[in-house]
Amino acid sequence: MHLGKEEFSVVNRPRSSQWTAIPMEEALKIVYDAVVPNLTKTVPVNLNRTGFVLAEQIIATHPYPQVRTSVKDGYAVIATDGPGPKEVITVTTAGSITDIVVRPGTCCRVSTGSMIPEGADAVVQVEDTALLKHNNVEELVVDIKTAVKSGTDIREVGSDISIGQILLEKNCVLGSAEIGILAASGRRHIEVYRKPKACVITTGNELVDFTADDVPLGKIRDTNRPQLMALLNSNGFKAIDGGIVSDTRKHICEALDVAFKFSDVLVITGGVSMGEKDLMKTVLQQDFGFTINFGRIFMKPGLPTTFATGKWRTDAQRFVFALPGNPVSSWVSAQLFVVPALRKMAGYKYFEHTVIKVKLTESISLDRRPEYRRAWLDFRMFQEATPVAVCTSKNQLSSQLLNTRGANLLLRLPGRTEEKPFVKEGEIVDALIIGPI
Ligand SMILES: Nc1nc2c(c(=O)[nH]1)N[C@H]1C(S)=C(S)[C@@H](COP(=O)(O)OP(=O)(O)OC[C@H]3O[C@@H](n4cnc5c(N)ncnc54)[C@H](O)[C@@H]3O)O[C@H]1N2
Ligand code: MOO
Repeated sequence: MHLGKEEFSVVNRPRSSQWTAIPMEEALKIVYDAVVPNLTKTVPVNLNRTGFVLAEQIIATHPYPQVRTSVKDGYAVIATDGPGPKEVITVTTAGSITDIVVRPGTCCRVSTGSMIPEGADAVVQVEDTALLKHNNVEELVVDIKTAVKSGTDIREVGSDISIGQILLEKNCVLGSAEIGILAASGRRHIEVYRKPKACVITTGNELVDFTADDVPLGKIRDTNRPQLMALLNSNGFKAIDGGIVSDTRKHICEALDVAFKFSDVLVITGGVSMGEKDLMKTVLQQDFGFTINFGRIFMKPGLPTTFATGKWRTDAQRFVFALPGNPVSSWVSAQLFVVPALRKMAGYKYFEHTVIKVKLTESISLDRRPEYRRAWLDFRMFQEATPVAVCTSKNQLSSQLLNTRGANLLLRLPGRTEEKPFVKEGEIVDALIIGPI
C-alpha cells in the first residue's frame, strides 16, 4: 500500500482517453451484474421500515377478526326469528365481550366492530328498527322491521385474514399499507434486506461548502454533495456526508480510506475526465487496487462516468461510482446508475426506473451520444392518449444546474444518425420516471 505518497505529474498525463466509451446498455449490465442484494437483518417492526424490502414471507398466525364481528351499528338477531318486537338482553361495543346467548325473541345491541354474541347469526342495522320500550337509560324492547338472512352484516372469524394466509410476500417493498398489515400480523420483528450505506464525497480545489457566507473569487459553492445526498435520501437511502476533498492524491486517498470503512457504496464527483487534476481513476486503481469496470459511457450527459469495484481493508465488496463533476452530469448519472444499484442492493426486485412513452412538445436535434434530457410530465395535456413531456429548458448544458429544476422525467433520446438527425414535435419517445409526478 502506498496511499497517495507522490503526486502525479501533468507531463505524464495521457493525451487521449484510455477508456472506451461503452454503450449505456452495457454499462447498466455491468453495474447490475456487480451489485447483489445485501445480507439480511432482523429489525423491530416500527414506522421507520418504509422502503425496506422483506427477506421473508409473513404468514398469519391468528385469524382476523378473532371473534365474529358486526359490520353495522344495530342489533344482533337470529335470522329465522324474523321481524317483530325483540327484548334487548345485552350490549356489545367494539372491544367488549359477552357470554350472554341470544335466544328467539331477544337481541343484542351491537356497534360496528363489536362482538356478535352466541346464538345470533345476523345484524339488523339501527335504521331498520324502532324503539318500543325503554327505562330512560337503556333500550328494553326494539321492533325489528326487516327480515335478514343468516350472516347479514357479520364478519366471520378469519374472514379478513385466515390462519396460514400469506400476508406479505418475500421481496415485497414495505410502504405504509404493508406497515399496517405487519401491525395486524402481531409480528414484533421481521427479516429485511440491509439497505446499503452510501457516502457522498465531492472533489475539487474550487469547492466551498454551500453554507459558506462568502465565496472567494474563482471558487464555487459545492452543489453536487447536497443535491446527491438529497437524491439518495428521497429514494429512502441515508447518505453519509463524506465532505469536500481537494484535488491531491493524498487527500483523495485519506478520504476514500475513511469512507470505505463505513460505506458499501461511494458516490464521488469530479476528477474523472482528462484534466491535470483528474486523479480519481488512477487513485482507485493504483492506491486501492480497485478494478475500473468502465471509465466512460457513450451517453450525454455523463460521458466520463466511472464504476469501480474492489475490497479495501475488509472482505466486503465496495462499489464506487465516480461521477463527472458537472452538476447536471453527476445528477443524471446518479439517477441512472446509483439509484437503481442501491435499490438492487436493498433487495428490490424491480430496481430500475419505470419507462413510459411520452409525446414531445418540441423538435430536438439529436446528439451523437444517446441523450437523457430533463423534462416533466405536463398535467394540462393529460387528456391526450399519450402523456405529454415538456423539456425543463432549451439549454441542456451539463453545467446548467437549472435544467434539473422540476424534472421528473429523463427523455431517453437515441444517438443521431444520418437518417434520423432529430426528433420532431409530436413524436413519441421513451422516458424514465425519476421523480414524483
Ligand atoms: N479534454 C477533455 N475535457 C473534458 C472531457 C473530455 O472528454 N476531454 N469531458 C468533459 C465532460 S463530458 C465532462 S462531464 C467533464 C467532467 O469532468 P470531471 O469529472 O473531471 O469534473 P471536474 O473537472 O472536476 O468538474 C467539471 C465542472 O464541474 C464543476 N464541479 C465539480 N464539482 C462540483 C461540485 N461539487 N459542485 C458544483 N460544481 C462542481 C467544476 O467546477 C467544473 O466546472 O469534463 C469535461 N472535460
Ligand atoms: O458528458 Mo459531460 O457529462 O457532457 O457534461
